[in-house]
Formats: sequence, structure tokens, C-alpha cells
Amino acid sequence: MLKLESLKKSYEQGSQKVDIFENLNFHVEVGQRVAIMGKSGSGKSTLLSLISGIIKPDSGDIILNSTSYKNLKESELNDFRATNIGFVFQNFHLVSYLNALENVMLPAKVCGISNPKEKAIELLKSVGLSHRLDHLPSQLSGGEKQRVAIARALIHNPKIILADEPSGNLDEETGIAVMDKLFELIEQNNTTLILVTHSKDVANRCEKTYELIHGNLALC
Ligand SMILES: Nc1ncnc2c1ncn2[C@@H]1O[C@H](COP(=O)(O)OP(=O)(O)OP(=O)(O)O)[C@@H](O)[C@H]1O
Repeated sequence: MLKLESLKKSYEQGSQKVDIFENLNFHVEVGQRVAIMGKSGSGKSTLLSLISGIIKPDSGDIILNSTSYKNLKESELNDFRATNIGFVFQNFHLVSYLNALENVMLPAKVCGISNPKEKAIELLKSVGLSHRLDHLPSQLSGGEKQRVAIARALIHNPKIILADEPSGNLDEETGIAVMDKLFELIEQNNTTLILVTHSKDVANRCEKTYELIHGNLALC
């Protein structure tokens, strides 16, 4: 379902070239939940950015659902990302001037999905926020913001969710409640999950955990 083939990625840092991945190969099945752990700076966020197509590899290819990124033009890749991928970030990344309902409706509108309002209300209800529809992000708690972000990530029924430390900014109890909701919803939809986390407890909820070490993913 997701294949990374011979990925090479380096960054220019001043006059130096820093290799993050020299020959990364990886495979994730449909509906699988995979945790990625690794030290700070090991390349976890870079990996998610490559899978999302936000950054390009120097060489190699990413294939999601039989679509090879190499063969897509920039605009096609943007459309493909909007349709097939959902994101959940540590810092929520909600649009500050849109209320909860409008934030959740955004990806549905971009993808041209019918009845975005009904779907957004249904999802916000399922994450326990039907009483917060018209609240701006600044009027929501951290846990509520992350539940809005989860609803937003799922509204267009993406094939895959990329989550970067989704409970990293939440207290333990709220983090567990938010992760419960995320796992419940992705299981219902058989959505594939790639989850970057520093928490072993969070990683243990996934079927497989890999450690990113020296540019390779080692099964833990
Ligand atoms: N745009 C960039 N230009 C230059 N170097 C970069 C860029 N983005 C990331 N890096 C470097 O690449 C390495 C990997 O960064 P990345 O953010 O992927 O690591 P990470 O494992 O997600 O770290 P953390 O756990 O601290 O978030 C780091 O050394 C970082 O400084």
C-alpha cells in the first residue's frame, strides 16, 4: 500500500551536505498501524514530509496505493496529497480564524466531498465536541484542539494518516483520551497510520514499531 523505494535525501547545511537517508526501503500494508521512534534529529519528520510529498527525495520513489510520486507533476501531487492523506500534528495546526466546524470542513471542501457540513458535524460529535462547533481554536483546550484536528484529518476518508507526536503537547490523561479516539476512528475506517512518537506507551498501541537509526528503519 505504501512503499518507499531506495530513498535518498540529504540537506545542505551551509557548506556541508548532511545525508538523512542514503537507501531507505520500507513497506506498510493497508490498515496497518506503524509507530516510528528515534532520537531527535534522526529524520522522523523528514520521513513524514517525504511520505506526504511535501519534500522531494534526491532519488528513489514513494508509491502510495499504486501511485508513484515520481510520475506526478507538482499540482497532481498536491491534489493527490489532499485526497489521500490526513495529518495530525503535535501543535494541532488549526486555522486560528476558523471555528471548529469550519476547520474540520476545510479538507472536505478542498476535495469536493458532498455534504461537508453534515460530515463535519457527525465527526465532531464522534470526538465529543458537538457543543464546541462555533468555538475558535483560541477558545478550545489542548485536548479539544487535537480532537478537532483528528476530525479534520479524517473527514475526507484518507487512505493514510500521518501523525507527528499527536499527544506530545497534552497531559497524560488527555493524551490517552485523544489517542483512544484516533485509534477508534482509524480502526472503523481501516485507515493506515504512520505515527511518530517518543512514547513507548503510544507506540505499543501500534502493530509494529520501528526505530529510525542511521537512516534505516529497524523493527523493534
Ligand atoms: N530544511 C532543512 N534544511 C537543513 N537541514 C534540515 C532541514 N530539515 C531538517 N534538517 C536536519 O535534518 C535532520 C533530521 O531532522 P528531522 O526534523 O527530520 O528529525 P526528527 O527525528 O524529526 O527530530 P525531532 O525528534 O527533534 O523532531 C536534523 O539534523 C535537522 O537539523
